Amino acid sequence: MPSAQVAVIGETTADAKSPSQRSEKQYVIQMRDGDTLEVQMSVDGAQIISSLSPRITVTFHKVSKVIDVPAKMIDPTSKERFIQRTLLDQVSGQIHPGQVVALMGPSGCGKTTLLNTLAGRALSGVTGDIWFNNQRYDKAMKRKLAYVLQQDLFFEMLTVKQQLTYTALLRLPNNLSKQDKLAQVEQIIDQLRIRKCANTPILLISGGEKKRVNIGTELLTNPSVIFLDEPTSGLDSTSAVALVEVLRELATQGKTIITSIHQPSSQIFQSFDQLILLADGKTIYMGKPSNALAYFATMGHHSPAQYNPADYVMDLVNQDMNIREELKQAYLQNRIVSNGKAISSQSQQQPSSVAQQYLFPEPSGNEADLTNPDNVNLIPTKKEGKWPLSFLPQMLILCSRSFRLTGMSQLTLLNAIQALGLAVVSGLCWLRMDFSEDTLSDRSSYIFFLMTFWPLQTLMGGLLSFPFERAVIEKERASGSFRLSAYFIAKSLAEGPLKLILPTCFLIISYWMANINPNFGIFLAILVFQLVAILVAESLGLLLGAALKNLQHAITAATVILLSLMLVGGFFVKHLPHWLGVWGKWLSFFKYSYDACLQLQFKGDRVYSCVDGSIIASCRNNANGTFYSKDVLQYFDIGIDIGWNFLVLIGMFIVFRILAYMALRFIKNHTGRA
Ligand SMILES: Nc1ncnc2c1ncn2[C@@H]1O[C@H](COP(=O)(O)OP(=O)(O)OP(=O)(O)O)[C@@H](O)[C@H]1O
Repeated sequence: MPSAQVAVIGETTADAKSPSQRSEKQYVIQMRDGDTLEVQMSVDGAQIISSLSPRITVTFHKVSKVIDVPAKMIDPTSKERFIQRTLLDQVSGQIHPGQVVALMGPSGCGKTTLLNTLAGRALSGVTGDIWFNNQRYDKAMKRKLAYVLQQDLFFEMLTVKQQLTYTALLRLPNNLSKQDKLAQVEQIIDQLRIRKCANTPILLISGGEKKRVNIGTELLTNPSVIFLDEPTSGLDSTSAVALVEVLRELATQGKTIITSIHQPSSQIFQSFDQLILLADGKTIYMGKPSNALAYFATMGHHSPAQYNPADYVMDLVNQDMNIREELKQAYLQNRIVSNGKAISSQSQQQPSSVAQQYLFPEPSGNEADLTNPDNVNLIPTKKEGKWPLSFLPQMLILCSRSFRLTGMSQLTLLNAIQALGLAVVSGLCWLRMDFSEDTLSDRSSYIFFLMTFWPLQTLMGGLLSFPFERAVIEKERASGSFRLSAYFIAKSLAEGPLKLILPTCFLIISYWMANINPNFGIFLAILVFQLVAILVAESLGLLLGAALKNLQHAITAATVILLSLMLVGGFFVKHLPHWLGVWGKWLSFFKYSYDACLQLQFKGDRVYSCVDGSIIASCRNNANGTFYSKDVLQYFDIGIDIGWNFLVLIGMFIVFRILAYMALRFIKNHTGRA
């Protein structure tokens, strides 16, 4: 498919050098196959978008990272608790706007750690200096930096366009109109050449397209610096070349691009402006990719002719430890430090050896090394605020996304068949029970079934919700998209009603088929209890899912807790041992909904007929007698009345939700990796 045409109206910013020149920008109308798009960027919008991306030079000086690793992970026989491990050792460098820089090295050499550190993520144990222009990293710069993770994490049921639209609505600033945000989505779709799959669910698109959507999601905010962690992994060579071309295009717009990469083709390798080669957390080469072979040749390591230089470099560093040590030592001896002026290959100290001429100088750590090409303050003022949007709009957008996602996952044909099929089957099992003594236990078992089946089902749904969603949310939060509280409230508000639709349909069918209590008010009250029990169970599921990050642990904990709560809930065992019954049954949310619904079912003066007196004492020797439904409650061991049951359930719902939120907020990724 031909890529979109671009019609330029007025001046563009592609070659603008300063903010004042940039603000003269008119606007660019994207055109597709000869038609103008429906959504066009306004002049004001284009200016706002352009102002989001000042040119930034990234300078890092003697950056190290040391972590405490549990000693047993390294040596099972160790008596120590922790062993210190150096992941980065005094790495320095400077990357300018317009450059695409490759980070290479063997697996585990520290590429991701360096990217994370430069991007301001997982900073514990980090020492050294990092500057963006002439300012040190500050959380408030987050929105100027984009990080494209190695994994493509999305809500995969959304289409490409929906994914980009939600991100644009959430992350672009408040002063940009909705129309301009949508226009920005259109521009990114064209820029990354994903128009063809724009309306396809992400689930169905190819790996290369997914990677471009991943990059596009980060580009929406027009960031100044883009970090990419192995963007070409899993791509075929054509897609990899196309992707690197996109990076090059972005660099020509003045962005600073730093990407880790595993085994680039020769063409890709040569296209980088700078290569930083790491081994065991140390730099072993920093210079032009085209000079790398010449540099290693000065140490006697000659590449065979016709060999991909990237492959040779990787083979060299992957060889035995001794060669790696030799290369580390050689770099320490050869490295040159900037003479305090802006660093470029021309401004280095005079190389004193042949090897040195191939290296870029390291920054000296002096302020004189630092630049600020657009003379901008990268830390937003208080007025600009910490978040792109205030709480309410964040919540409404997240609500709409949750509603869409839950609708797609819950209201499926399969779920509808399951709910309606089971409603009919249970209606048939308890079909048209008459009001007599011998249906009493069937009536209570219907209520128990009602109060366990749906809560169990939703609890498991809640449990699985965070393990899958958390990674996406953590990624979005790491780029400062929204408050966790806005997400959590939105999720609760949007998902609740949708999750209650099928249980409501189930009750409508089975309740009347079973002939539970013909009073419509009672039906509504039982429905309310069923729905509240479902919400309590879902909250418990969310809590377990948020607190226990290992899914297997969470499922095991849920099974044990649920079965225990069911056993002490009053249906299976009426006479619990005193020590267990005293507190155990009061913890069971099954008990509250079951007790309340039993009371509702037998409420009033409905006349029941006696059978053999095995349950109701007044029926003994009075087979033709009758009794009132309220007499039945003496037989069941009812704890507290309906109102209190309701309040306890609401209390449990609130407590579980708050705990789930706290678990999500405070239980961090225990691997310690960003
Ligand atoms: N939290 C952590 N605990 C223990 N070890 C860690 C932790 N984070 C990173 N490491 C170790 O630090 C080293 C560098 O990891 P990093 O992910 O940066 O390597 P990498 O070069 O990106 O590797 P790859 O190319 O395989 O992705 C690895 O040996 C890794 O096992």
